[in-house]
Amino acid sequence: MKKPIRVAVTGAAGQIGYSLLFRIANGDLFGPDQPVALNLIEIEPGLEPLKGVVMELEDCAFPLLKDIVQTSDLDVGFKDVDWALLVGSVPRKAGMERKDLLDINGKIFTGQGQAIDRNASPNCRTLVVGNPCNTNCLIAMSQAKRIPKENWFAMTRLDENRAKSQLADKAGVHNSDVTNLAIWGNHSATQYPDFTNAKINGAAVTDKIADQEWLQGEFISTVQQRGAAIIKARGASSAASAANAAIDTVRSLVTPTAEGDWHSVGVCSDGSYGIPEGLIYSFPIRTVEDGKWEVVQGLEIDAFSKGKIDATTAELEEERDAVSGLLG
Ligand SMILES: NC(=O)c1ccc[n+]([C@@H]2O[C@H](COP(=O)([O-])OP(=O)(O)OC[C@H]3O[C@@H](n4cnc5c(N)ncnc54)[C@H](O)[C@@H]3O)[C@@H](O)[C@H]2O)c1
Ligand SMILES: O=C(O)C[C@H](O)C(=O)O
Repeated sequence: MKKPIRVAVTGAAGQIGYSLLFRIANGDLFGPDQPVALNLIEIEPGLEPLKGVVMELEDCAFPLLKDIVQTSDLDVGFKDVDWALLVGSVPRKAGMERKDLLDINGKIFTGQGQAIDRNASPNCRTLVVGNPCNTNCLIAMSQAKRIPKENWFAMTRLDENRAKSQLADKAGVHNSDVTNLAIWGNHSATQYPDFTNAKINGAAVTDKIADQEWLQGEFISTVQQRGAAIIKARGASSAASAANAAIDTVRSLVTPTAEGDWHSVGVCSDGSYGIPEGLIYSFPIRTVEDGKWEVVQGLEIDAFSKGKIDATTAELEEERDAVSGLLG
């Protein structure tokens, strides 16, 4: 019998947690032959609702779920974990930008980074979902010097999935026909969903969608503003689609990427494409094997793309400077 993979989830009693936990317990991250254990972390007021979520997990009788820990103690919560999914934090309300949450949420990630450093398995991988996720990931990573920098990720997969759906809808194809869609930069209104290198059924998107004005305008702004549009319509931020994107991200990081394709996730920049080293930046990423990934090199960045990439880089530099007091 395989040893369970231990996954910590913060904010486990929240909206995203409610969609995420059941899918992890069902085997959606690591497949049908891999047992899992869940370390569920909440702040004190979240522990009572968390009890109810755990009762429901028990009532599912998931064959792969071998252990559940419920705690508000970070040292208990991150003990020996192989993956940490940092969701717990405050979502924005209508009218806010995600970076307006830095003051409220940023400090959560100093303590969590330190607790991961003290307790997690030496090769623990962390995916930050809580917003603003790139800079929160930077904060946590900076506090956890024992854990390799390659093991820190911020979620931009929801943006990739959104962009693929928009392109598929415009071209009248299925979303699975859209590949090679990179999100560059920040999970924010400056992110750049790169249609210039994306493909539809193997052909350039620009060969399939002739409307350049739409690609350069409405397409990009729809993806950039999709989170805000959902908050406006639902009265709460995206949850099931965010949980789904977290599952997609982890699966894409533990499974070799299909030949010629790539996926989007924020990683610690190594200077590729002139992006300042050390920023948590979304790039086109190829997973070589479980635990080994690389930034796709040599993509053509035209003048239009360069302008967009520069804008999101500048925003991430501003965010980094704003949290300098939280960096270890
Ligand atoms: N990166 C993305 O694509 C993406 C997508 C959707 C949402 N988000 C972000 O995810 C976060 C969570 O969203 P949600 O809808 O689940 O919010 P929510 O308010 O429903 O749940 C958040 C949970 O986190 C808990 N929490 C707060 N501080 C905590 C801490 N210090 N430690 C542990 N738990 C803590 C709360 O008690 C709550 O149960 C928000 O910041 C939201 O903006 C990111
Ligand atoms: O937009 C938000 O604040 C939530 C999330 O980041 C999203 O993209 O849906």
